[in-house]
Amino acid sequence: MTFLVKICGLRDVATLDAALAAGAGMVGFVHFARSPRHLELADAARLVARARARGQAQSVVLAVDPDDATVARIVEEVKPDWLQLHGAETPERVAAIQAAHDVGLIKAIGVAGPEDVTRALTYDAADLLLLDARPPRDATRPGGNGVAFDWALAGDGRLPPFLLSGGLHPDNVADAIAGLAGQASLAGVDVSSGVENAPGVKDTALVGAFIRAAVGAACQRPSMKEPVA
Ligand SMILES: O=C(O)c1ccccc1N[C@@H]1O[C@H](COP(=O)(O)O)[C@@H](O)[C@H]1O
Repeated sequence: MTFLVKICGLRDVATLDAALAAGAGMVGFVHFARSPRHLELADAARLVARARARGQAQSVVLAVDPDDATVARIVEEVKPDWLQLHGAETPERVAAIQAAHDVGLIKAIGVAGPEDVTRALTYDAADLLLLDARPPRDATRPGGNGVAFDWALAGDGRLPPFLLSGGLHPDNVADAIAGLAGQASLAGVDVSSGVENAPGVKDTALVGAFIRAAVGAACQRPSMKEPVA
């Protein structure tokens, strides 16, 4: 089993190349107009193609409650390995997208309490879950807020494979991974704000530090024979 380190919200070639050079196993591109990381689909397509040409990282396009036409454009024009659904998509909506398209589906779940973890269990059609903090009341977007949740909630042994996300950064990611040492379903970690020096502006030194810290902690996991970022 590999351990995934996902760097999300990349917006240009320089930061994509830096994330790949540092060993990212997943690279994410945001298509959500209210985000400082927003990319038009043509720009996302160029970056997805560049990542694929390197052959090392899986690519993810993040969308929030996309309609059918937007999902189709993402799948057919951008061609990512994964579509991350980061809105209020229901289990039925995720199942419908799964039935209609040949793309891996990540469903993001905002977590504030154990009831949210129980809700996550209803998303059978998702190939991978992503646990993020529930956004603060005054937030203008459902994720990418740099806010953490109580990681112990992710220790619920019923969870299928998931990425841990929300408020991670180079100085806390090792603790987050170590705290879930007994959780075999932890498939990797995901970061956006924690490797930026301003909203939407990635800091390549922080990207490298995050990946090193995550891979180092993943190496200590009992289930890891061959950790890969
Ligand atoms: O990054 C955004 O702007 C964004 C917008 C809408 C939904 C999700 C978004 N980001 C994702 O949220 C998680 C956690 O991010 P952070 O590390 O706490 O900033 C991650 O998957 C981001 O890509």
